[in-house]
Formats: sequence, structure tokens, C-alpha cells
Amino acid sequence: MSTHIGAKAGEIASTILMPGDPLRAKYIAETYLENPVCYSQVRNMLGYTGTYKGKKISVQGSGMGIPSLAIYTTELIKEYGVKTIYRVGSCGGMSPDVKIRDVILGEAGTTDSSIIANTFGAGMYYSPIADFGLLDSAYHTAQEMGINTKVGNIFAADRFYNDELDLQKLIDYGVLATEMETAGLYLLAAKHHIKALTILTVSDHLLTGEALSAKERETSFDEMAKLSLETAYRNIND
Ligand SMILES: O=P(O)(O)O[C@H]1O[C@H](CO)[C@@H](O)[C@H]1O
Ligand SMILES: O=c1cc[nH]c(=O)[nH]1
Repeated sequence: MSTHIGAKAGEIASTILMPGDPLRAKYIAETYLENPVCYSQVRNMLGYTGTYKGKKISVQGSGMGIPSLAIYTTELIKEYGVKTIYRVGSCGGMSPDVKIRDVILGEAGTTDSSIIANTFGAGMYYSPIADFGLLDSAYHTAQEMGINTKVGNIFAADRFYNDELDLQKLIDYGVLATEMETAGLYLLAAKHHIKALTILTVSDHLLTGEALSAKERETSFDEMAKLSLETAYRNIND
């Protein structure tokens, strides 16, 4: 067991799908994995391992925000030898180029989180980026599956509710959407030399105020889950 994950050695796959919501982890595991086994219920941050088309994959909730994601990511890497993480999340559309239900591949992560400054010190503006091989693979896998994707810069907000933020400036500079984890995931992936990619579904749009209903979220999130699993399957070589 690690401090926050109640799994024994060998119970977690080297490839992880990581939604923020632990109930999305349960849904993905129970809907798409063969023989899913729940390996952790610590703090109800559920984690499951099963197989997808015969290859071992785990699904682990991260919680919301970089501080929570960093706990699970660090323990998965350092205590369980995880090598690849796909974040599967919801996001708020920002750019007029993205629409509700769109699937977005996070090419890079912008953030107002202190994690960059805490890592590099003041004056160094490190750019967290996706693993290019996974990004390329997800993009082409989506095309084969008939899923239209948008690729670009994702803003990982430090606060979900933030009246002080200049959202329009980020939109003007081409940021596609906002969520709360990607920049932290990509930074930690770089630090520990593992691969990471964020795949998101636009659940609401900050410009139009549109939002998916609970039922619509289920079907839209299914597209993201299937793309993540198929990409993961194609990139597992062990
Ligand atoms: O749907 P998940 O993966 O939780 O992601 C998004 O939803 C949460 C906010 O509602 C944040 O974690 C944000 O990143
Ligand atoms: O972090 C998030 C997630 C979904 N929608 C938002 O507006 N922000």
C-alpha cells in the first residue's frame, strides 16, 4: 500500500486511465474492462484493474485539481511503477472553435498553479507538454474511430471559481478549454520520465453558457473513454 492507494504490489497496471471523478473510474472499469477488480477504496478515490482486449489496464480517480492529482500520480509512479497515464476529464470550452461534446487532445498545459514556480523558481516559465507519440496515436486512432478531435492548449485552473481571471486573454492566445489538472500531470510526467496525455470532453462552454445534461454527459464521455482505451491498448507493448 502507498499512503493514499490501497493496492498491493502487482495489482496496478503500468498503463492508467485517470479521471478526476472516482465514479467515472468505476463506470469506465465496469463498462469497458474485462474482469475489473477494485484495488483501492481509500478516501473513496476508487481504483480498478482489468483487461481491455486482453491487455492489463488500470483506472484510477485523481480527484480535482493539481494538488490531488499530484498525490495519485506520484504514488502510482514511485510506488507502483506506472509508465503511462491518460487523463480522461471534463472541461469547459473557451475557444469559439470548440463546441459542447467535442473531444479535445491536450497538446500543452497552461496554468496559474504555483507548481511551475515551485519547481523551477521565479522567472522560469516551463511549458508542460503531452507525450508526442501518445498524442499522435490518439489523434489517428480517433480518425479511424470516426471521432472528431480538436488539439491544442489546455488551461489548468488553480481555482474552479475565479472572478479575477482574464479568460478572454487566454482565449485570444488560442487556449481551447479549461480544466484543473493537465499542466500538473504533464509536469510530473516530465519529471519522472513517463508518458502522459490528456483527453477531454467539453461538458460546458464558458462563452455560450451551454452545459450537458447528466444523461448527455454519459454518452459523450463514452466516446472519450473508448478513444482512451483504444489508444492505451495500441501503446501497450509489454
Ligand atoms: O471531470 P474531471 O476529470 O474531474 O475534470 C474537471 O472537472 C473538475 C471540476 O468540475 C476538475 O477536476 C476538472 O479538471
Ligand atoms: O474545470 C472545469 C471542468 C469543466 N468545466 C469547467 O468550466 N471547468
